[in-house]
This record gives sequence, structure tokens and C-alpha cells, in this order.
Amino acid sequence: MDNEFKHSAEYMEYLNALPKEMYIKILENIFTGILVNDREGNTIYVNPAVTRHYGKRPEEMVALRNWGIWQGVVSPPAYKEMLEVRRTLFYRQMHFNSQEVLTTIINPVLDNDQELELMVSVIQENIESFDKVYEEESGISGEQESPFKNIIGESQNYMKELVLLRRASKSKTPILILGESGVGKSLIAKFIHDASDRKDQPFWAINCAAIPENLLESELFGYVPHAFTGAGGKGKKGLIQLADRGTLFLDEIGDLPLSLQAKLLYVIESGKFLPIGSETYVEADVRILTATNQNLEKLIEERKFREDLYWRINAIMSKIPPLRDRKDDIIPLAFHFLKINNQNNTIQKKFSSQFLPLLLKYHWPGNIRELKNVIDRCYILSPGYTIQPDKLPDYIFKEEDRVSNADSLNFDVMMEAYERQVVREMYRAEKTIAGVQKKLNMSQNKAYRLVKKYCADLIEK
Ligand SMILES: Nc1ncnc2c1ncn2[C@@H]1O[C@H](COP(=O)(O)OP(=O)(O)OP(=O)(O)O)[C@@H](O)[C@H]1O
Repeated sequence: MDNEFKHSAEYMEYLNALPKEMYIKILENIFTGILVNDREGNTIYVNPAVTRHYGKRPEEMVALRNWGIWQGVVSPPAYKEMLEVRRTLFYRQMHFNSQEVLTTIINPVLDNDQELELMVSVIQENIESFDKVYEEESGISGEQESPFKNIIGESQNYMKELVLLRRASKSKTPILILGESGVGKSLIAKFIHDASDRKDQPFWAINCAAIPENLLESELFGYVPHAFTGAGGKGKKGLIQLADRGTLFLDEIGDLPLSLQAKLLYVIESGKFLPIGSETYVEADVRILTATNQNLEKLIEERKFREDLYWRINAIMSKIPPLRDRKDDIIPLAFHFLKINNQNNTIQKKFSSQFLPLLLKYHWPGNIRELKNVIDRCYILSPGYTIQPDKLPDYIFKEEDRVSNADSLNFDVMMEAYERQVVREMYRAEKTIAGVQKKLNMSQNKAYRLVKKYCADLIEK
């Protein structure tokens, strides 16, 4: 089997223009062993990877130049058969030096007379441990320690932030994570912790908007016994102390009351804090991460947020893009949430082919949280093994979304979406199949079929 493939003229021109050093760099850096023989069987090129198996450096092997020398080094040799058959050969060869039995694929390169010009051999590694395995599906890395393991994302702008944050995770510098609600700021905070040297130490998170001011203070700073009425005789450690040597993530930092902002600033600057009712400072080595979807600069102008604290927490800032600006992530995320549902329910549902394109048409104002909710909902509402578009909430089909993106949407999918919208609206208004039949002026059979298809969730209610 010689290679019939011919490049286009443009591509050949491009290849010819690439510097020779580039080709050498490529060959020398391929993990798989490559060994090239001429028509006489002389070895004319060996890449460094071959050394693993032959135990000889490339320059030694090329210097030998005589095919016969390989007899007894690798068995069985392939040269003779290649001369005869001049097609791709698949060999299992014993490498006596490394004591490995490896698959070698030997490909002939034929000249214009169809005579053997070169033999290009690729020595396949017996790979036993994989970084990622399709069968295990999931996108979960074999390396369970990887901070990326629960993070789904393919798009360039998102990956860029992750790479920046992984680099920033190594220091103790505070990081401010910005982004709309549901973009995954909390997940990113955990990612930073997991990527840092503090990963084996505690990670604590608190939502500053969800807790009243006095409670928030005791949650963060703790209190000594009998610090205030009802404090009890035991006292309580605050999150700053619990997170000592680890990470504290303050979500919705824009809602942190001004009095606590001053205390937090002091912790960041001095590494010390005063528990409520205590006269002694406690030291804490905490990495502070914060997040918000508010405009902190505006809050500063309104005197609701301290400017000095802003500059402290903002030493490194990361803006997580909304889902509508990273459409490449929608499908991988949808599969991720499907997989989680399948695991939780120990059945294997799948998406219908019309389902996924519709997800790409919507602008996802609630970001990944909204996508997750939609997939969870469709999963639950789908009675069979296939998740159909009719289980999507109505707003996904809103006219402006569909029409504004119509250029890239498949016509059948658009028509079905429209049909669905009309039938659902009518069924909601009429509440019976007969009503839909009459109002849309269609046969009873058709009305029955369409209502069953598109309104199953409405009928169930
Ligand atoms: N890249 C991702 N891969 C997988 N799941 C994600 C990803 N990003 C976010 N999620 C999931 O989306 C949901 C919302 O994420 P998260 O709570 O981190 O958002 P948030 O920006 O902190 O939201 P809020 O501003 O409302 O607090 C969570 O279930 C989270 O696990």
C-alpha cells in the first residue's frame, strides 16, 4: 500500500517554504520511534525515541549502515519481505536490548519506477497508562490530581483565563474573579486552590450576600467564649482561622459590609485578625480569593466599597467570559451534564440530533448554571432514552434568538422549533387536543400526534 495522497500545489509550496530546521525539530520531537532505511537496507535516519528500544544512540545506528547488522538485534527483521511485497507491513518485533515486544509499522516509499526508495518504520510504544480514555468518557483526566478534572471548557478565551489562573495560583497574591452570575466563578476559585501548593490544606468558601452582617462577622472572624450575649462558653473559630495555610473564598465580595471590609483589609495586610471579644490578635496564613458580578468601581464611587481593599483584592484579576461568548463550550458542557445525570440515574440517555443545535442558538443569560438546569430538566422530562427538543423550555425557542441566528441553523430544525412553539402555545390556551385541532384547523390525528410530541410535559401537569 503506497501512499497515493497528493498535496495541493499551494500546500506543497507552503511545505517547501518551511525551513529545514523545522522538519528536523518535528522528527526529533516525535515520541514514537522513527527509523528510515534506504533501498539497500542501510539505516539513514533514526530519531531519539528509538534509543529507548535499541539502546543505541541515533548516530551509532546510522553509522552502522548495514541492514544485516540488525539481525539478532530486532526479530523478525522486515527488510526482505518489504523488498518483495512493497506494501505497509505490520510486525510484532522482539527488541533484544529493551526486552520488549513492540508493534512496528513499516511503510514503503516508492520511486517513479515503483521501486522501493525508502522504508519508513514507526515503532509503537506499548502504552499502558493513558492521560485520557474515550471509553471512560467524561473528560475526566486519568490523573485524578489534575485541577482541570472537573472543569469543562474548550474555548480559547476561557482556556486563556484558566492558564493564567493556574500560573497565578502558585503565589499567595489575592485574586479577584469577575463575571456574570453562573459563569462558574466558585468553580474557578476551587480550581485555583487545587492548582496551588495549598491544595492539601483547607478550602473554605462563604457567600457574603447570603448572611446577615453580625453573623457574617462571627463566621469570618470567630469569637472567644462569652464574647456577646448568646455566644456560649466555648467560643468559635472563624473561617479565616479554619482556612489557615489554605484558601478562603469570599463570594459576592461587593456585599461585604463596610465594617467588615476594614477588618478584612487588615487580615490581608498583616496576616492577623482579632476574633470578636478577643484582645489578642491571631495569626493566619490565608490566601484570599474573591468574586463578584457587581461593578466594584461603581460601588467605590457610591462609597459602598473601600478603594484600598479593592486594590488589595484586585492584585490579580480574572474576568470569566459569559457562555454566549464561548459557544465552543456549550456542547461539551451539555454532554458533561448529561453524563452526570446518566451516572446518577444509572441509565444511558442520549441527545437527539436536533437537540444540540438548538442549544447553540440561545444566548444563555444565566450562563452555565442555566445550561445545567435546562439539561437536568430535559433529562427528567424525557421518558425514553432520547432527549428531544420538545422538552426544552419555551424561551429557548424565542423568535428573536432563532431568527437572528437563522443563517447557521438547519432549516428542518428551525421549522420543527416553530411548529413546536405554535402547538405548545395553542395547547396552553386551549388545554385540549380537540381545541388545538379546531384552532389550527388540522385533522384529529395530526393534532393528537403533535400535542403528544410537543406538549408531553404540559399534559402531565
Ligand atoms: N467549566 C465548567 N465545567 C463544568 N461545570 C461548570 C463549569 N463552570 C461552571 N460550572 C457549573 O455551573 C454551575 C454554576 O457555577 P458557579 O456556581 O461556580 O457560578 P458562579 O459564577 O459562582 O455563580 P454566582 O455568581 O451566581 O455565584 C455550577 O453547577 C458549576 O459546577
